[in-house]
Amino acid sequence: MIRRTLEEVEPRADAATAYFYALLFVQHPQLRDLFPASMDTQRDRLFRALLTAVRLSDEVDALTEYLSGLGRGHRKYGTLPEHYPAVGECLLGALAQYAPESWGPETEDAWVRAYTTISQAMIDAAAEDAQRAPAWWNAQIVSHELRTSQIAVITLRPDQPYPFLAGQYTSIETPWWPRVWRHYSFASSPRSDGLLTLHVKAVPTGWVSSALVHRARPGDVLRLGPPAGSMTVDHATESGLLCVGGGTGIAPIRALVEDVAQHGRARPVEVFYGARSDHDLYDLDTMMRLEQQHRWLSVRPVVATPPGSAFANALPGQLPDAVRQYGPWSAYDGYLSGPPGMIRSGVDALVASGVPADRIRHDSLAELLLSGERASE
Ligand SMILES: NC(=O)C1=CN([C@@H]2O[C@H](COP(=O)(O)OP(=O)(O)OC[C@H]3O[C@@H](n4cnc5c(N)ncnc54)[C@H](O)[C@@H]3O)[C@@H](O)[C@H]2O)C=CC1
Repeated sequence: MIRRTLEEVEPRADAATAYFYALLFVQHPQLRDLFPASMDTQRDRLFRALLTAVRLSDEVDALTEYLSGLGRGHRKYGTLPEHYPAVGECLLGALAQYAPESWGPETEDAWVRAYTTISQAMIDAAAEDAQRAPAWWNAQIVSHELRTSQIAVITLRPDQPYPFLAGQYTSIETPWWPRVWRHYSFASSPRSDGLLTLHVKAVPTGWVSSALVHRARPGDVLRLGPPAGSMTVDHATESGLLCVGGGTGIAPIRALVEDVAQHGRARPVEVFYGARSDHDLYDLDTMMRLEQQHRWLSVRPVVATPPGSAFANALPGQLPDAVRQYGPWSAYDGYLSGPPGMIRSGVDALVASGVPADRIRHDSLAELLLSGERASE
């Protein structure tokens, strides 16, 4: 019944979510302050979250993990348990309006039960998380380095220890765009001085990324949400790591390389680092330095734009083709980070080169599409 309702709503999901938020803000105006001034991305997030929960409904562990992450992630918005019934009531109101064919007393009952279960899982996870972690961290910018006219490497000092794993990402709110949160991957593994580094590319429509690149300065304070993401190194296996990083997607790959180095057990790590032009290979020097330090590491730049690259060893073309050319990769685990199109064709290239699909890790495509500000929207 739940699936049938969502299928009916899907073609008009934009209108249904707009209607939902209108109901919510008219009936509970005090909740408006929890949301950003512009609701565009927000609208999309709600429907995608519902679809994800429904898609995972037969996999209890994955569903619980997803909802727990969502509940923990909502703490930074100031969400409280008493907000959930108001949201549920307006959600049901919007579904009834936009799924008239499938709506009826039984469907309504199914939605009440599903929503109660979903919200309870989120409330429980948030309460548990509140025992050990703040709702958000304040982090001061301690250095801001422009690597190209559009890419900045930003180092932050959080006000409290920030536990995370190499390969994970965080969410960031800037003082210039209140309540607009965007995701950025950490560009280094956890450090003994507690500092955190991000690579940010400004894109024309990306408010947060543009502010971070062009406006932010040392001394400014950002807010960080909790760490998230499962693109982390599996230290239980001996397999090599095949890492594919496109553009600023190289950031978490660098963190993975540092993680392998710190873990002390040499495993082959093969990095393909792709960019549109030489100029965009803004972190190549660091990657090459790491390659010189570690005999188990190999770094291959891949440059899309002809004519030939100034780097003698750069491969021409797109990342997935370069990776395929050097296969087979059946003894490797795959790690992909970059634009959504690269991840999609990268997964195909890795599978075709012998990497089992269940040994390929990347961030959720839905999340990457929603928080496309990590570089391009
Ligand atoms: N954890 C992650 O997955 C992270 C992802 N990102 C994402 O990475 C992207 C970086 O953007 P830019 O620096 O502008 O990269 P870009 O658009 O310049 O792409 C870099 C390289 O990726 C490959 N590529 C791009 N699109 C492709 C496609 N459709 N098919 C095959 N290969 C393709 C090409 O080799 C290209 O040179 C953003 O979308 C950002 O959100 C950034 C940081 C972390």
